[in-house]
Amino acid sequence: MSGAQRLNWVSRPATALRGDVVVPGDKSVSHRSMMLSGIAEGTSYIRGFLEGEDTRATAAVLAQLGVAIEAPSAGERIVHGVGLHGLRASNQPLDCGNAGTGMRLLAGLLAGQAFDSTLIGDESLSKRPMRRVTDPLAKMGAQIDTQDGLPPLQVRGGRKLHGIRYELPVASAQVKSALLLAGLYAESSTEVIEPHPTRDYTERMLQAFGWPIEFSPGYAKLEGGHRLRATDIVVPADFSSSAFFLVAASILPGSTLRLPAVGLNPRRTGLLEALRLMGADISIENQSKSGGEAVGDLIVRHAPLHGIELPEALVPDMIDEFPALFVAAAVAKGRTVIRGAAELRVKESDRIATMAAGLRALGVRIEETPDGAIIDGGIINGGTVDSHGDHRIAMSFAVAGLVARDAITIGDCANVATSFPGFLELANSCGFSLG
Ligand SMILES: O=C(O)C1=C[C@@H](OP(=O)(O)O)[C@@H](O)[C@H](O)C1
Ligand SMILES: C=C(OP(=O)(O)O)C(=O)O
Repeated sequence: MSGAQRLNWVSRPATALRGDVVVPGDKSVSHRSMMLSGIAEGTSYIRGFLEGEDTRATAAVLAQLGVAIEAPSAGERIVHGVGLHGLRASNQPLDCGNAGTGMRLLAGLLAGQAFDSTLIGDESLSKRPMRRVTDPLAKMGAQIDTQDGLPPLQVRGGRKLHGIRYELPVASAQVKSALLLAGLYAESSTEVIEPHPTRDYTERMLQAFGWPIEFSPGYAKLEGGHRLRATDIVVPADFSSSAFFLVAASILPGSTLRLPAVGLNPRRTGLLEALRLMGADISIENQSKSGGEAVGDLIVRHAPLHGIELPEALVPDMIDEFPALFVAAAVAKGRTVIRGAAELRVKESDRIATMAAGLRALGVRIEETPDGAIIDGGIINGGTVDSHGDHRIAMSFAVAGLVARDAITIGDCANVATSFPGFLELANSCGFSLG
């Protein structure tokens, strides 16, 4: 975010959190719903679409490429798909805003088009590595020019793509999804093997749109030459947005919160397990399936937390929840050790460095390591921290403020609107003192 838009928050100590907290729609599912319905044949109805800046940017890109999208009410979209080959060139760059997911998935989708496109992003996205998608897409026959591996991406159209078998060097749903989307346009089959299973929304949604796909945890395979048929999509509440409330109620004495109908895809719920290992009291009620996805109400009650050695196998299943986990660890009794999470260094900010700097400024003992951190829990003081324009860092320090000795001032919070519009109001409605 530019200086002109700098927005600071102050989070003050609170007494207890109570009530129902309805968090907005899942970001990953919302991005994919827009892309797939845009290139499907017929009209798709999306409910629960995240009205965040990231997902709206993706919708705007599809509109720029010729997809008619109606927005009858908040969270509702009617998408008139143009078919696999119906997108048309835009003479303007396509702005993905802050969204790594938007840019990387669109790179795959646009590699298969007959026309050229330019993908751009904001200051933070412009620093994020893109070779992880452009290298394997080049192996499929795509041509995407970068600035030394960074955005903008110049995607050259009119290339004949062919399928590849690709073993991902790092677990990444974004890379996997980019290859699968390019694979829709490729001759022969595209096969992706992951070092650890990641979220499988692209695979599930392709199947819902009628595209034949074989997939199991850590594996996906499809071939080109089929059609996507419009369908209706219900987007569940975002587990990653729920995470802030799970940690908040766990650490603040007297708290009980209910988070209704949260998406519980097992590739997203690593934090649940991590918090439970730390002693958290979180239960699930009203489990059901919605649009093929597991959903349930999360009930979280305050419980004393203790430090843990985080099992490395949980890392990909909670990759966006680390800023919140760092706060839980800072309050927990004893030491928490996090390893195998080097990916945190290439998110909207370097999340290991940003959290370590912030927690240190609040008097927490934390040691950074190349792929994680060692955190000794105890008291959090008041003070001033910088979110570096990273939404998840800003919300995590808002949670820390609940239990700090004094107010925490958090710099640069406007980016919260990328993933969680209305966070401040929702937080205050259940007992935060945030302004
Ligand atoms: O596919 C997705 O929707 C996402 C995948 C993850 O990124 P990586 O694929 O880079 O791990 C995650 O951090 C991001 O918030 C959303
Ligand atoms: C990493 C994130 O998103 P993206 O990669 O889409 O910017 C996130 O939301 O935490």
